[in-house]
Amino acid sequence: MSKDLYILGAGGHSKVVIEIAEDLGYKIISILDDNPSVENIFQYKVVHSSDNSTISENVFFAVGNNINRKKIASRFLAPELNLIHPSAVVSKRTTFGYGNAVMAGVVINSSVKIGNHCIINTSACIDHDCKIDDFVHISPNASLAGNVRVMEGAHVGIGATVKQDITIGKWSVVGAGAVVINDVPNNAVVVGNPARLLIKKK
Ligand SMILES: CC(=O)SCCNC(=O)CCNC(=O)[C@H](O)C(C)(C)COP(=O)(O)OP(=O)(O)OC[C@H]1O[C@@H](n2cnc3c(N)ncnc32)[C@H](O)[C@@H]1OP(=O)(O)O
Repeated sequence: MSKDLYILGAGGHSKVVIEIAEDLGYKIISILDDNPSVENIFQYKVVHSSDNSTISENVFFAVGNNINRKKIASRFLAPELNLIHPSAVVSKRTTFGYGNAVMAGVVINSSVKIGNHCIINTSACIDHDCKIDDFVHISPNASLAGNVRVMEGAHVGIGATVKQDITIGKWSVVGAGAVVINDVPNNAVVVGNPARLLIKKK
């Protein structure tokens, strides 16, 4: 029996999330987004209302930006639901909170802990004992070695590599293709190989 689901967010990330939900047998009722310029995604109508009263609690936050995803999570109730693509290889000893999207081809090895509302994007690789806090985005083809900590709201860019035992600070960004061999402080942007500080936000 299919289960009803609303998708909150009508951008590119939402398209990928919708397809995972379809593959998992969910029945998508509608897409919710305040942006009036998007009327449909695929065959689904976009409802331009942020009124929580019209939707059930079966809503998944498909918003790519970590800060915006956190803002939305403070306004809507979310079910204890994770959307994990059937092709992802996830260790039986991985633990998840809720609201996480795990895309095609992801590998998550033993004893990883993943919080809430994270995006583990296409073909990312998260090795043993990593800890991924809430609202994190691990981009496509990024690789985390063992025992990496990624703190709240951080974004690991596409194709980045993070050495074992490293901590990526809160709301920091690891640039596309970076190779991180030292801890990254909170609110920083690092780029390059080896990764160097580009910006330190206050
Ligand atoms: C399915 C999906 O699409 S998921 C999304 C995947 N996307 C990503 O992973 C993107 C990650 N973002 C990046 O890599 C960005 O370039 C950032 C966040 C690191 C920097 O962005 P901005 O702050 O806008 O920096 P900006 O583009 O102005 O560049 C500033 C400088 O850093 C350099 N730079 C920017 N990004 C990188 C990078 N990834 N690697 C090396 N150098 C970089 C630029 O060349 C520039 O150098 P210069 O001052 O010598 O000219």
